[in-house]
Amino acid sequence: MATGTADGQVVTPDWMPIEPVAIDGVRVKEIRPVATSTGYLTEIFREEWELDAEPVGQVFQRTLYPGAVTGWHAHAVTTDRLFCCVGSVRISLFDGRKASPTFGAVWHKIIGPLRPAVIIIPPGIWHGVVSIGPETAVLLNLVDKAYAYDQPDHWRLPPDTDHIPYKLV
Ligand SMILES: Cc1cn([C@H]2C[C@H](O)[C@@H](COP(=O)(O)OP(=O)(O)O[C@H]3O[C@@H](C)C(=O)[C@@H](O)[C@H]3O)O2)c(=O)[nH]c1=O
Repeated sequence: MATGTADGQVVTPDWMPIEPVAIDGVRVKEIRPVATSTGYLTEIFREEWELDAEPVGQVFQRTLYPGAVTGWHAHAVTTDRLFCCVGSVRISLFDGRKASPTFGAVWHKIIGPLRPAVIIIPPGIWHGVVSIGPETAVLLNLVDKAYAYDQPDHWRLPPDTDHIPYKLV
């Protein structure tokens, strides 16, 4: 073709992404649901997966209406572990850690029941979530440290901030 850009390979023959996770310390566990005659069972987290060395201190759900955006978020000491139970969400990450070998990197992954995965987001990595499906998304966060009501470990930037080279909106 004289014009346009040719597609390169993006998935392996067993449908795994070619590109490695672009941000140091971020882990992704792709999970395969088990079909039964009455529905599906999808594991969400196992300590033995050794995705990180932290405990699970709390689990909460965050629902996002279709098209809703939450972010940018960052935590100083808390590890987030995100899993989408319902709907479809695009998780966007930005490595804001100046000492990181991937400082400045942006990376995205779409997850949900059709592509179950748990994404481990270490402290210092900015993250945002967009609900891209036609239904309200349900996102679980299995954090290693429980939310401190009196002094949340939570920093924010607007979804369209110029401090991050990707805009969530
Ligand atoms: C995290 C948390 C929040 N809250 C309250 C605080 C606030 O009034 C309301 C909404 O919480 P947030 O403002 O933190 O929600 P949100 O801004 O959507 O952030 C949450 O979304 C996901 C995607 C993340 O990455 C986390 O950082 C998590 O904090 O719920 C609790 O009562 N318990 C909790 O454990």
